[in-house]
Amino acid sequence: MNKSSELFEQAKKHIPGGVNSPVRAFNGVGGTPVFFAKADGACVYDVDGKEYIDYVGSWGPMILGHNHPAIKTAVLKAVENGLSFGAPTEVEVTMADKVCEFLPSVEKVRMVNSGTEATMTAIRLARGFTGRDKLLKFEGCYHGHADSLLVKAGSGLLTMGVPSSPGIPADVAAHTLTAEFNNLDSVRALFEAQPDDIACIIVEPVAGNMNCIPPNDGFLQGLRDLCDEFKAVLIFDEVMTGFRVAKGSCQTLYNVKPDLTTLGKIIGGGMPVGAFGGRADIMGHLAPDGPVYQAGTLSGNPVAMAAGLAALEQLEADGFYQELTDKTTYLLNGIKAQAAKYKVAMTTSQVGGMFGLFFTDKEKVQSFAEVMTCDADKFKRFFHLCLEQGIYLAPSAFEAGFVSAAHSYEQLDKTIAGIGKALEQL
Ligand SMILES: Cc1ncc(COP(=O)(O)O)c(C=O)c1O
Ligand SMILES: N[C@H](C=O)CCC(=O)O
Repeated sequence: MNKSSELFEQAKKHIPGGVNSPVRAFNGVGGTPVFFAKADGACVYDVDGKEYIDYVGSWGPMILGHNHPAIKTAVLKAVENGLSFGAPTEVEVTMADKVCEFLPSVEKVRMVNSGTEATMTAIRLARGFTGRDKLLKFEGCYHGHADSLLVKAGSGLLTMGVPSSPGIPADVAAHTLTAEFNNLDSVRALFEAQPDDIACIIVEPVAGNMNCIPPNDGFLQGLRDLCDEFKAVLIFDEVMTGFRVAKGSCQTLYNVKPDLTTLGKIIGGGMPVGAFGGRADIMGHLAPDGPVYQAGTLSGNPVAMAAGLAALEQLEADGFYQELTDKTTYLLNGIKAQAAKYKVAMTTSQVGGMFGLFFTDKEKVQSFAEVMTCDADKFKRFFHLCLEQGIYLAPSAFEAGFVSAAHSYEQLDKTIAGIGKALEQL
């Protein structure tokens, strides 16, 4: 037994499933989870001292790599002044200005502590603003674990094979309508069946919780048009894609303006942060300006804000996103060449520094139904072979992968070679 397995046994005694978030338990790939002791740059190190090149990046936040000096310095400086005040601070104001500068659709923004809080509140706000109850989401998209969003959801729910969670009252779930990602007809049909009832559409503009599926041409604009036609609020859940695919996120990359945007991950620089923002008239309905209530003891925490702000400042460097995109393309081209060499049916997807790997002979995977036709068993074997090669991928076939600015071409070459060995043994 290595130290990770020992710790997992010990963890199961007092932590449900031995983990504090389900996908970490490795149920999606079998075996026992790796426990990490430290991380630096593009690498994570387990408690037994093994080094892995990391493509999880703490599920997205680590776009600069682990332990980035600018973030570390900002956090240490903030800690000197106290951990939390529960009162307004200057750094929150700077953060709000920065978010509005990066995201042209965001006129006002409220900081929270997680992506879940951000999406949960954005939906409450959309309901309060429109006076309607129903929300429309897409099968296989994940927006955190608020009750009304755990319906046909992706990520850990797909990994566990329970796309809708027990514990949610049927009359709550009844307000959640689900459509097919990349299928505008399925959205129109729901609007036409109940034209005055749908408060909002919430969508991952690039779906990253059923592997990685970019939107087809016109899909996001089509959602914008349908929301305008039926007077519903369009929410882009950019918790994963926010500052990941471009400085201006999906909304600038695809040139579609949502009414509200939810953020998380990168905006906290590795600390627990989320945010939601958008049109000033909608945000004006939020307490204390308006009646829609939301609050948080640690919201806008000064240490978390300092970390997030330091991260966002790094993203302003000239050529940052081009370089990240180029590295990701290089990695995927290398992987595809290895798959061809070893005659493994595999396809990839990419948007900026975000990517997907699919075991399928399809050229492109565009929908939840197509994701479900991919070979999940092959992924499980592949995952463990990669782990042996010192490559840490997400322990599930339903998660996107992430490249960071800290990944060197030497590390990418090492990854390509390691993946080649894994594919050869598959
Ligand atoms: C697109 C998306 N929305 C919302 C969430 C929820 O964020 P959190 O895990 O910070 O609650 C996640 C990730 O978990 C996500 O990927
Ligand atoms: N897919 C999830 C977030 O993006 C993974 C994080 C988790 O569930 O622990």
